[in-house]
Amino acid sequence: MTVAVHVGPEPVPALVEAVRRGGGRVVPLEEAEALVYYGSGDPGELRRMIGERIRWVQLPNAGVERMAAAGVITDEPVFTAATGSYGPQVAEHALALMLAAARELHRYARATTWSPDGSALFAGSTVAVVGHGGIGRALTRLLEPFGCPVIAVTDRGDAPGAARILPRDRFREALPEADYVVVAAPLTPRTRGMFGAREFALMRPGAWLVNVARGALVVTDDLVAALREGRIGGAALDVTDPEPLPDGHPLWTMDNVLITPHSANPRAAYWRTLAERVEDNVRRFAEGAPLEGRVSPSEGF
Ligand SMILES: NC(=O)C1=CN([C@@H]2O[C@H](COP(=O)(O)OP(=O)(O)OC[C@H]3O[C@@H](n4cnc5c(N)ncnc54)[C@H](O)[C@@H]3O)[C@@H](O)[C@H]2O)C=CC1
Ligand SMILES: O=C(O)C(=O)CO
Repeated sequence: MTVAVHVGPEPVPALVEAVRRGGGRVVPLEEAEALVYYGSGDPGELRRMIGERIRWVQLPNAGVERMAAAGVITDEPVFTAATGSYGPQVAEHALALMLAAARELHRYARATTWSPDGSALFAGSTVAVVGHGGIGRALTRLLEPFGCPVIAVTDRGDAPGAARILPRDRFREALPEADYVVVAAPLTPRTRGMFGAREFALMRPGAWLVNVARGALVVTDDLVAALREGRIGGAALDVTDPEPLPDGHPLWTMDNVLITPHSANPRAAYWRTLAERVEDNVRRFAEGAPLEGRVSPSEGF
């Protein structure tokens, strides 16, 4: 079967090509049975594009909290996200942030004079990975050569390479044991604010929080307080709440904070991996095979 797919509202050439490589036919929206959405991210814009013929919608991001909160995600049509596909590049970024933190690069990068050495080895550090999907699994693989015991927080019951597995509702047990706590879970009503004053109090005094998922999993004011009071060692944030982090925000000037501007998924890698996901899913849809990255309307990821 040839699938009739619309790519829009922006007809991104890389995605049009991916649909064709997957064996699909690129058609105007009125003729489409599948929609590869790439647009403003406004839920209203997407909702207006979903006519009666559409049976499947592919979203471009891994995190779909905005569409989920607006009630756009359904089982019919089925929705898929890019979940899992950006794992390798985001995991590489999380590793870079942890190495930078251990080796004090955040401090040396700002130094204007020869400063005393305070850096430590990263190898052998205990890393708690909260959310063991695409990013978490890729990170666990990257950590293997560093001999880092990984505590994986996941309900899946398996986490290849992890030294220990904890189910989601017991994630706090990982906090006193970890030198680094990596946030790699989706933003849902259940995970919003899951890292606040109570969780920072459980972390080791020298431990770092590394957030590569979504800013709102962390209560920013509580994080600022924990950093100010030296309750945790530091924070490395690729994502923030609010985002973009406004100029003048206290996090910008804390010397135990490392901020990157949601850059864990570099553009070239983003387009390549998204195109691979689109191609694969177009092929699967045509074959009637299960689609990758299916979003659950009730779970919101
Ligand atoms: N910084 C960036 O550029 C990027 C950020 N992201 C964010 O990272 C999130 C994760 O991405 P992927 O690993 O690709 O998604 P994924 O869906 O492959 O993995 C997420 C995992 O977290 C688990 N999970 C859900 N609720 C949880 C909870 N309460 N506690 C612990 N685990 C929980 C899920 O079961 C799943 O296994 C995305 O939702 C997105 O918001 C994703 C890609 C790029
Ligand atoms: O896909 C996502 O959710 C991102 O944050 C950007 O790649």
